[in-house]
Amino acid sequence: MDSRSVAHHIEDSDHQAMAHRLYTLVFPLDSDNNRVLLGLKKRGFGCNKFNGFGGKVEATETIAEGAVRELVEESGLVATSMQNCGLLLFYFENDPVAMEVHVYLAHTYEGTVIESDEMRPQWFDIHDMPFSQMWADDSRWWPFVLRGEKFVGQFWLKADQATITREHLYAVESLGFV
Ligand SMILES: CNc1ncnc2c1ncn2[C@@H]1O[C@H](COP(=O)(O)OP(=O)(O)OP(=O)(O)O)[C@@H](O)[C@H]1O
Repeated sequence: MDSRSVAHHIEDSDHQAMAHRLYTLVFPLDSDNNRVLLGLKKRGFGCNKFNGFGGKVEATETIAEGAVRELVEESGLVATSMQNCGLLLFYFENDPVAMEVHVYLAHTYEGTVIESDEMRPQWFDIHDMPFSQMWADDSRWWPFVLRGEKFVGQFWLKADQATITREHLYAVESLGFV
């Protein structure tokens, strides 16, 4: 078990024992214009979906360091302030390893948005997200972001990666255990 995993803080004994692989997911916000930067994934897992920027946390870095690194690799932006806003746990049918995704909002950043091999960035109105081209869970928890609430979400998905068979989503006062 990765010592950085926070899964043991989630009260769900069935799944606490599972191995969790750590990921980050960062959403750069342009608050003045009510916009968020998403990227169209050009290859690999989640190909052709819009999402925030992120990926696997490497063994040598903290989760927050991984978030900053993936953001710059995939969008060109260097985050100068980030806020941890959510924790997502994904359990795919027939996969013994759960995905543990640490979600961040980047309120300030430097640099210029660039397209990478992996992502094509595009700004969207925060109230008009392209949910039909995003992961099925995104439309469930994005309202928490809009309300400024921190959240924990557990989603069980079929092997088709599209069908949610069970979910447990709730607001939390703090993600201080992260
Ligand atoms: C199931 N519902 C989901 N809803 C919202 N976001 C999801 C997600 N499932 C995966 N994600 C995100 O997708 C990225 C995958 O990262 P992924 O490309 O696999 O990682 P990384 O860039 O390290 O991979 P390479 O091995 O270098 O290609 C990563 O941000 C992860 O949080």
